[in-house]
Amino acid sequence: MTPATDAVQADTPEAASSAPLLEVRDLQMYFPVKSSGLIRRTVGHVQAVDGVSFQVRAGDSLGLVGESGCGKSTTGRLITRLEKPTAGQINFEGRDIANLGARQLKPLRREIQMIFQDPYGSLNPRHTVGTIVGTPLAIHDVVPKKQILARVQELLEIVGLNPEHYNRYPHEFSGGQRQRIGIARALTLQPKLLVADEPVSALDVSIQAQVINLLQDIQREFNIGYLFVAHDLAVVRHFCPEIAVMYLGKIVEIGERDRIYNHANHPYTQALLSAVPDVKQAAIGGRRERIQLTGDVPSPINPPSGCRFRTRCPLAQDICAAVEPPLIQIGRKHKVACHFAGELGQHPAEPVTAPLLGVDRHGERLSDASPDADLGSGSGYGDTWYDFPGRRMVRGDGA
Ligand SMILES: Nc1ncnc2c1ncn2[C@@H]1O[C@H](COP(=O)(O)OP(=O)(O)OP(=O)(O)O)[C@@H](O)[C@H]1O
Repeated sequence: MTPATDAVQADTPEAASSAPLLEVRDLQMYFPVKSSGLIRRTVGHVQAVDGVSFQVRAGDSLGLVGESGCGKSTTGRLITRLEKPTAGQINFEGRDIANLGARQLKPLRREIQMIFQDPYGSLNPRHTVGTIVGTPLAIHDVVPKKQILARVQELLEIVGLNPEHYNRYPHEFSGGQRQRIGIARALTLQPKLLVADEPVSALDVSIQAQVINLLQDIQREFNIGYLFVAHDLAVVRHFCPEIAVMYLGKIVEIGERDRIYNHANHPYTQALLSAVPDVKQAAIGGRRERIQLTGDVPSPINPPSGCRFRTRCPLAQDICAAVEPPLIQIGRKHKVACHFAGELGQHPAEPVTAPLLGVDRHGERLSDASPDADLGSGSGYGDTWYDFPGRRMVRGDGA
């Protein structure tokens, strides 16, 4: 296998587009695990988020998907700075907010808001809707006290609730309406970025579409950037032009919606997709074959060596235990972290990453090899990438 080096410029308007609203680089969150007993020593770490990088542009949406426990919510909580990361950068409008203290964070709380999964649990049942939505306005001194009610009513109207219901309590609303209250509260301070953590999974399917449409309308009207956390690929499909798939604390595949849904290269993404009902295929009487993943998700306290997915991967070989696959750009807006990256049914027999990493097919370092230093593992997309025509690793202009 000969790695070619002819780099090709993407030459698209996007390549030269503006700076991202949010840029996350090598984000890491290790929660300490303490021993029991009197002296509680740290005996290990839950590697909840481990080296995650991505970008969100103003008015754009990135969907973050993966099974329960893969670190999606923790990523959202780090970005909203409800938690402080162990390492990494969270650049919001060009400024790293990863290590800011409470006082420095206060003005930022206006700009980055979160919508939670459980619309009831996240609203104080003893407070009226007026208080719930209006309190941030008072705390941040956004409008004079006398105007708070009018602003609350305006917000209730924006989210499709009756403005006259400001005096009611959360339990007097349905699940969908309560989520609208949560959205109104998140909008109160006119944020630039909304982290929506499974915002519709607790709702009836019939209501889900309404809330998604509302989030979309609001995005268009206020040009808000979204990080949309969901555990399955069906929900984010209609909402997010870009999707990142996480497994055990790492992004294993990220790319434009079409690349992820129609040209997924990672076996984990392919397995998740096989569980998503496919309308087109159903229309022609076919069904996507379901890929069953064997075994459980391993513990993030002691994740597998090399590729974290290898213990459940149907493609795994020696190299997967020996070397961690880097997140490599394989298309204009598409990256994947797999030694055997390829579309479903077309995975190569030899590890496509080996020549780039300077290792043999078992992952043993080759003394005379010159590994490629630039594997495009930054937060965005480069204007060159790797293509695999005929399973050869070349840098090229494949779509
Ligand atoms: N405060 C904490 N202390 C210790 N471990 C934690 C803490 N918060 C999360 N974790 C662990 O970090 C890992 C990632 O959790 P996280 O909630 O981010 O995953 P998730 O993908 O959002 O899952 P879910 O969809 O179930 O919320 C899990 O193993 C979880 O148990």
